Amino acid sequence: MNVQIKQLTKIYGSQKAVNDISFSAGLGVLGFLGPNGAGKSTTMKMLTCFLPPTSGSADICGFSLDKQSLQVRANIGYLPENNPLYTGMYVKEALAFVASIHKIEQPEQRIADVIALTGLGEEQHKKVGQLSKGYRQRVGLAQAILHDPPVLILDEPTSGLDPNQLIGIRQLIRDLGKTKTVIISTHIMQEVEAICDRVIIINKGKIVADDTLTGLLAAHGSNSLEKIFVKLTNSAA
Ligand SMILES: Nc1ncnc2c1ncn2[C@@H]1O[C@H](COP(=O)(O)OP(=O)(O)OP(=O)(O)O)[C@@H](O)[C@H]1O
Repeated sequence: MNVQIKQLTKIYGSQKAVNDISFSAGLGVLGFLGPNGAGKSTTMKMLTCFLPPTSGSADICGFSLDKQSLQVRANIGYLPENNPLYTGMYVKEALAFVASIHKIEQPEQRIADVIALTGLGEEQHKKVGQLSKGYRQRVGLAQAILHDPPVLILDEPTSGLDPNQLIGIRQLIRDLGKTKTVIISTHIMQEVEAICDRVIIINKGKIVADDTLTGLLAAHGSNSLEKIFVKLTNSAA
């Protein structure tokens, strides 16, 4: 399993934002769902070494979060929720900078491939700050996959994309899930149905469901993920 999380907890002041969660993830696309404030981004920040856990542990590709954070970062591609980018750089320049951080040798071909994969071709001559929101999102995704990491953590990766762009980027995420562990957070249930093999629902910092999509629908005798989400995230204390 590329991702193994044991009893991970994050407390901010007196609030348990993430409360003793454990799960493992192998190849495929895992949808990490939950209402606003459930603890999704906090979990993702801990897994990517941006935030230290209060307690608990996690291994990424066999590397420990607290003792081997450099190796953890090398094995993870992360698209954070607010997608911070170097707005003053040209698209290729920004990708070359990220490639240099990852010490990618002869990065030109990889940058060209990733530009094609994320559909940035037509906009690649612009500065990142001149791009529309959807294209900035693509740059964030391109940066996350550039070093071809085995694990991708994508926090609301399709936010801001128009319906045409959605189809392409969802297909890309699905394809990436064939050879990588992809964990995505999203509020779009249709998206989960389109791309996720497995679903974890978190509510008030606790996991309230962890199943395949078909397993979850069958267990609740429902054909609507949205209804299951509403039920599970309103009934739990
Ligand atoms: N830096 C912080 N300091 C204090 N509390 C925080 C901090 N970051 C997050 N929180 C709190 O932790 C809880 C979980 O927040 P988090 O951002 O992880 O939720 P989320 O599931 O990603 O929500 P959303 O869907 O709205 O993005 C929230 O109640 C939030 O207010």
